[in-house]
Amino acid sequence: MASTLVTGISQLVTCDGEPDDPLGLLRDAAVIAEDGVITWIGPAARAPEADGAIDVEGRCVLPGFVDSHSHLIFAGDRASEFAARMTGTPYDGGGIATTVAATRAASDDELRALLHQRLTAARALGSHTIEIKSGYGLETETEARLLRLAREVTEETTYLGAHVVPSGSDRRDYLDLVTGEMLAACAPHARFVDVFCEPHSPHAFTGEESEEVLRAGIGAGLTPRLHGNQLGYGPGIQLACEMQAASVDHCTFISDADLSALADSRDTTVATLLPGVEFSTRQPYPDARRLLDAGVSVALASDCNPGTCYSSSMPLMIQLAVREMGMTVAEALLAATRGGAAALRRGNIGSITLGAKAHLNVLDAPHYEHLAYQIGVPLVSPITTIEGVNA
Ligand SMILES: N=CN[C@@H](CCC(=O)O)C(=O)O
Ligand SMILES: [Zn+2]
Repeated sequence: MASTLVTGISQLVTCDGEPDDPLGLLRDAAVIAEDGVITWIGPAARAPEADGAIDVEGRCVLPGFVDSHSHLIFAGDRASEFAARMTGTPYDGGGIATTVAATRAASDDELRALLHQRLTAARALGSHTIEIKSGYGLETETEARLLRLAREVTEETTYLGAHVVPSGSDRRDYLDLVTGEMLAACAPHARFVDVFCEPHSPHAFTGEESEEVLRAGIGAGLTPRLHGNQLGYGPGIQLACEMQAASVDHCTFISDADLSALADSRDTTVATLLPGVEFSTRQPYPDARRLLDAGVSVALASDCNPGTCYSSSMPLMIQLAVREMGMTVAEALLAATRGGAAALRRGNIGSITLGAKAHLNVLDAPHYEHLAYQIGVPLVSPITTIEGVNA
C-alpha cells in the first residue's frame, strides 16, 4: 500500500460542505491518498508522513469531474451536418443514421482507437469518470459490441438500443428487438438503460414506447435514465420521475408540471443539463436558475457525440452554464462533480472526502472562480501521479 501526500494547495474545493458553504472550501489544507482512496484531509501543518508527495505550488485543487452523459464510442464524421445547422438547418436526430452506418462498418480495433483518443482528450481536461452509451449500432451484434468495448474503459455503461428506430425498420418490430433479444445480449455489459424519448423527432420514441423500453431494462436488472425534453415539451421528464430514473437528460423545455415533478423527485432523479448541445444546435439554453431555485437536483455533463455536441470538455460546460444558464460558478462546479455522481448513483466520486476515490484535479489558478473566468484556457489537469487511482 502506497500513500501520497498532496501539499501546496492554495484552496481545496472539497464539494463536500454544508448548506452555507456547499463547496466546502479549505485554505492551507493537505490531502493524503492511500491505495487510490482519500484517507486524510486536514491542515497542511499537521499532515502526517506519507510514502510520496506532490506539491501543487499554490494552485487550487478540486474533485475530478464526473461526466455522467457521453456517447464516446462511434465512427464517422458529421462536420457538414454541424456546418449546415450553423446556417439554419434544425436538428431532428436524422443524422444519427450516418453515424450508425459508419459504426457498424468499423472494426473493434478502429472503435477502440477512436474511443481512446476521445478518452485521452476528456481526461486531460479533468474528467475522471465518464459514462458511455451505446446507440450507434441499432442491431444486436453492434450494440453488444459497443458496450463490451466501452466496458473495457468504464463501469458506467448505458444500453441505448432505443436511440432511434433504424431506417427501414418497422417501429413495432424494432421495439420488440430492443426489449427482447438485443436487451438480453447487452444487459451483461451495461449498468443503465436509456431511451431517446422525443415526440418532436420522427426517429425517436413516444412516452409509451419509452416506458416499455425502460420497464424491460429494469426487468433485466438495469437502472433507468432517459433523454427527454430536448427538442420541445414532452412526456420525458415526468416519465423519468415516475420510473425513479437516475437521471433525465437535456431538460431544455420544462413545463411547470415537469418542474414540480423534478422537485418532488430530487432524492431519486437528477436533471442533467447538457449546454454543449444548445451551443452546437443553436437551441435556447435550459433555465438552470429555475431548476435550482425549485430545489431540483442538477448535474452538468458533456453529451459528447458526433451530432449535437462534439466536445468532452467539462470546463467548457461549466463556462456555458455560468454564462448562459444562470448558474453561479459554485453551482456549476458542484453540478459537474457531485451532481454527476448523483446522476450515476455513485457515492464515492465527485467530492474530496474521506473514503472517496482520490480523483483530484489541479487548477492552474489560486481560486476556483477562474474555472469560468478564464474561458477557453486549459487550466484544469488531473493529478495522475497518485498511486492506485482508477475509475
Ligand atoms: N438526442 C439524442 N442523442 C444524442 C445525439 C445523437 C446524435 O445526433 O448523434 C444527444 O444526446 O443529443
Ligand atoms: Zn445523449
